[in-house]
Amino acid sequence: MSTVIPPPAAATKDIPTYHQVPETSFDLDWADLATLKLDEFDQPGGKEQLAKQLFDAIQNIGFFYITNFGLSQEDVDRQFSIGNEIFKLPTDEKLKYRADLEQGGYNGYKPMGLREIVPGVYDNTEIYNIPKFTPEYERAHPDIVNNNRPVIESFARHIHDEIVRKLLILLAIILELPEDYLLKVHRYDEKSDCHLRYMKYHRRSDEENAKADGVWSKGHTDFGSLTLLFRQPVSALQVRTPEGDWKWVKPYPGSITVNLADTLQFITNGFLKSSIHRVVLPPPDQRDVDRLGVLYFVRPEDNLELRPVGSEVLRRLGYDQTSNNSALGITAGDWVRARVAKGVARSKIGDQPIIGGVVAKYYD
Ligand SMILES: O=C(O)CCC(=O)C(=O)O
Ligand SMILES: [Fe+2]
Repeated sequence: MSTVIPPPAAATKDIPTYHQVPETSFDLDWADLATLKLDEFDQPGGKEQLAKQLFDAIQNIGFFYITNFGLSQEDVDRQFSIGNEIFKLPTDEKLKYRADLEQGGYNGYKPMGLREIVPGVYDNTEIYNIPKFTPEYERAHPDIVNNNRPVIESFARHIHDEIVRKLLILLAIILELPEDYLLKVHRYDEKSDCHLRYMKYHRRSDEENAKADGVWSKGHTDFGSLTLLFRQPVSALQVRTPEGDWKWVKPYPGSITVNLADTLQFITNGFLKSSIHRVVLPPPDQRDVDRLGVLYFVRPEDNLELRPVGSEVLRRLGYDQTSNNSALGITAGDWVRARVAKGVARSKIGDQPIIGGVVAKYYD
């Protein structure tokens, strides 16, 4: 399906152009991640080649980059400007759209400071989540969102129709399942908590950074199927290697960072790994800026039971035993909502019971 991007003049109403901050000049301990050029997908043999590349890439860390995904930097920056404007609104105005987090609802506004990171230090993150553009998810939004709805909707639909579709096909090929196997449980018109997210991490004082040991968001896995993180020039995201080391994720121009999340791990008995990541204090030359992000969270349809798929690959590679943290009998919708509700005020590390005795782990 093709996406119509409105012409720039009509696209972003009354919003200043967004300029990305320069990258850090520090040579950090960067993670070595594979890059998939998504435009190869439609070339002869392209998707098989990409699936092979992805198979190798996800053996250790469920993180990789994609490029050539059909959105220009201008399209992406327009979303950064919309996010920027939303967070500039007065708190009272933003709170009119507060998400029902305590009940596991994540659409709308999450104010900063709900979650205690270490005793006395609270999170510095504001979030505005926009659900799928289907009638059942219609909800009130600030004018900045309403006035720019066409450009937000076409951006979100391009992600779903062109980017997520290809990634789900590649994963089905890896699992030697019919190519549309995962697409059938990720239909746009069905209920699921997929959302486009604007996110802002506010800079912290030295004192707070010292107290929280530089951790802004504890090591965690994401809840759904895939997370797409548009290029975020302020370095702060780290991934955890199987050896337990933290490596920085470099913001390559024109890339999206993608990570696999919980539900894929459940339905593959742990073969596809829900990757552990955290957000920390940026390097010294980027510490004085607030860190703005644009992300897309992909979640399976609410009523998908998280039962492992019957895949020859899992049998061959020894992932055919139900793992001891299996989510049999739990649906994707229940899992996601329970994780949101349990995550609102969490501050502990280690195993956290989520639902039906199944745990999620948090790391320092
Ligand atoms: O801001 C980032 O780089 C990552 C955010 C994240 O991990 C999340 O929101 O789940
Ligand atoms: Fe995350």
